[in-house]
Amino acid sequence: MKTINVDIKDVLSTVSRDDINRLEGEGAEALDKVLNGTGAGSDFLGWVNLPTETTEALLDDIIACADQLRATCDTVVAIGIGGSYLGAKAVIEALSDSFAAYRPGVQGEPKVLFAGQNIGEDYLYELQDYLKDKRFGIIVISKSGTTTEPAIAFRLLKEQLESQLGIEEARKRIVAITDAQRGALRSLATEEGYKTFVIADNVGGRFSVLTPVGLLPIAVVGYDIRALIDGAAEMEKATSEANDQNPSFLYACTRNALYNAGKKTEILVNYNPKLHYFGEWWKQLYGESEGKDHKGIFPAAVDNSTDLHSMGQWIQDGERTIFETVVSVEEQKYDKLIPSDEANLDGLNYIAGKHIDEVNKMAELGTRIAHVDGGVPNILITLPALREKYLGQLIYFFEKACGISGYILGVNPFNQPGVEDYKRNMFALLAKPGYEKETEAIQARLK
Ligand SMILES: O=P(O)(O)OC[C@H]1O[C@](O)(CO)[C@@H](O)[C@@H]1O
Repeated sequence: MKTINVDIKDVLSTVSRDDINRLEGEGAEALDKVLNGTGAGSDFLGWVNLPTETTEALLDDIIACADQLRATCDTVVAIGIGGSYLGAKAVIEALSDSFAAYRPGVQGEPKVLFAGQNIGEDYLYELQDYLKDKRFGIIVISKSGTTTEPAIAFRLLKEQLESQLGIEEARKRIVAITDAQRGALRSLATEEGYKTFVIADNVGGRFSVLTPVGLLPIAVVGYDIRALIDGAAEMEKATSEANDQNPSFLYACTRNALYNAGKKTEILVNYNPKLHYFGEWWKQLYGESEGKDHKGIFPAAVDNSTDLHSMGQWIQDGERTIFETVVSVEEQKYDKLIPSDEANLDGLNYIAGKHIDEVNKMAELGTRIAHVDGGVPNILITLPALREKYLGQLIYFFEKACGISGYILGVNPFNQPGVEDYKRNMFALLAKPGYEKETEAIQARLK
């Protein structure tokens, strides 16, 4: 079975095997909390057995719904923010042609666009303008059903779809994914009679990519969600014991040893532009899970070799408080060789006949050596290829490691109390009903 691999040898000049091994006791307790629900936030462990417990019936239902949207729409807008957006975006980007957005739409292969992940007036204006002559559908995703950004986008696009198609037809092209009972989106979906999928209470947004939240948009583009779940199920099985053969356990113990050694920022590094959004998904997963009680590794991400020409200087030579986790993709989908040129005016003939990826891999290896020599420890994660199964493995690997790592750190990895503060201020500033006292207080501060 081909699988992802974690290699920690390039951290050992910063932390020793003993430093890592010393965390294995805490790591074993942390894994036990994740597996047996004995730690803080244990109401949110529904993701742990999700891959092996996902039913064929649910996958059939998601695929049937996706097929329905594929048959009736040339564009599907997935509305959501944070965990209700980033997982689907990450997987779709990883699997898609880099220029898919610029290719003409093909019947039965709708383009999936995203909205509700920002409050950009121009973004929404331009999206609506683009959709004017499109046969579009909507997947609206919000676990709480009350998040402002997706609610605004949905209000606009629902109105547009209804005016383009009529209310009855529009209802057939809207799918809502939300809580089983609670929230404004659940009430609205019931009232309008939309097709719905449920986000289980015990699965937090940032752990929800392997639920309909991620699976439906991914299936709409035509990717194999069964293979994604199969890969995750393989990793679920491979991460159940507290030893170094468990890649999540190894990664969680290693990154905590590095944190204890003063490495406060982790940079997720890719050498494949298709993994940009995987970095964004990972940042939410680790940032919301670990950044609390004034602790936690700061999760950052770079896309190399692009960012070697911008952030590379800082990483090589700046403050030595960082480490890197490199996600390296072994096999590429296509072959492309560097041509020979008789005049050789650009001096590139020394690499003529080589695969582009061979050059990329040397950039990767050269950078890893330089960064390790420069005092930046590296964890190396190898992914056999950008395919559904391996992405499923990678997703689950990071989720399991995140639960273990958060418990080793000593925080509740499954809440996010800090994100409420900006919302309270925003609601106060917008004079939302129910926030009268906060409105008064914040206005007084601004005088
Ligand atoms: O799915 P919802 O409830 O709209 O939440 C979206 C995102 O907002 C947050 O709750 C933060 O505000 C994230 O944890 C979550 O992924």
